[in-house]
Amino acid sequence: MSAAVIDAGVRVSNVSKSFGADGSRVTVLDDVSLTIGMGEFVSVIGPSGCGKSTLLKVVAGLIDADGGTVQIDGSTVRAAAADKRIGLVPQSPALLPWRTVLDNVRLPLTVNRRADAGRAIRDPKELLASFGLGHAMQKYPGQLSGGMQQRAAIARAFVFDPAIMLMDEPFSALDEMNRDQQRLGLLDFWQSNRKAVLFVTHSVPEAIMLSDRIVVMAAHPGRIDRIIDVDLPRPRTEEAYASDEFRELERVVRTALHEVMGGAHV
Ligand SMILES: Nc1ncnc2c1ncn2[C@@H]1O[C@H](COP(=O)(O)OP(=O)(O)OP(=O)(O)O)[C@@H](O)[C@H]1O
Repeated sequence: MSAAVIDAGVRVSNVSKSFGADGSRVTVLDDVSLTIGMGEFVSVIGPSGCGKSTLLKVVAGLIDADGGTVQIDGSTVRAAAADKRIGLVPQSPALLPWRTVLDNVRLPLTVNRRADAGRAIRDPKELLASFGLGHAMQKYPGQLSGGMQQRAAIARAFVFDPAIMLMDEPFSALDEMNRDQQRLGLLDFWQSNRKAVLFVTHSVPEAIMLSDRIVVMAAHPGRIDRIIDVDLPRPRTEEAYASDEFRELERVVRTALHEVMGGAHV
């Protein structure tokens, strides 16, 4: 087996990060190590302020760790980012209101003209169709519902066909029904476009439905408390919610959260 295959995916090794001036420094990530295999979906859950977004930003290369390393497919985050191998979906869709939905999804190709030379890119129209937005391509973001806007933002993140997709609570602004619909849409797309995914969420059912593994973080300092395997069969559909295995996993994850939050109700 070649080294490239062994190193495929994301490898976070002993990452630490603190914020604040000397004397009032807060350790937000304390010796965090995690791997995400190629095509593996990993969710991160934990109390507010435990460092979930900070971990995602370190993996995205948006902030530097104080210690430790992150490797993407065996290379540095900087190299992977320059090669557009990292896709990022933020909490809010951040679409440009004066551009059509199609032009928003095309935007990464326009602003990174050099990056698409010699590498696979996805057809923005096909991506939008896969996310059920084929009819909305010529509309402006303001004419779309919140869920549709977020789907457009997800489609945009797939334009460079990245090896790794980072998502920071992409559905948190949506109401529960809409949220469930978007989550099932993402699941459907991902099941036929397997990427390594790091997905931050506060929702236990969402984490279970989507993930192969759930990383439970604890706060003060932010660290990985435990990792829970989700061995529900794939492909999953909404029927999985009703299974005994799903309910048992819900109990396991809620118990873990209850413990890391020192007994608080979750
Ligand atoms: N740039 C920064 N400067 C100073 N402190 C920061 C910075 N970014 C994050 N923090 C602090 O680091 C801690 C972890 O923040 P982070 O956003 O990673 O947590 P989180 O687990 O994603 O929280 P939430 O679930 O509420 O979104 C918080 O106490 C936050 O105030």
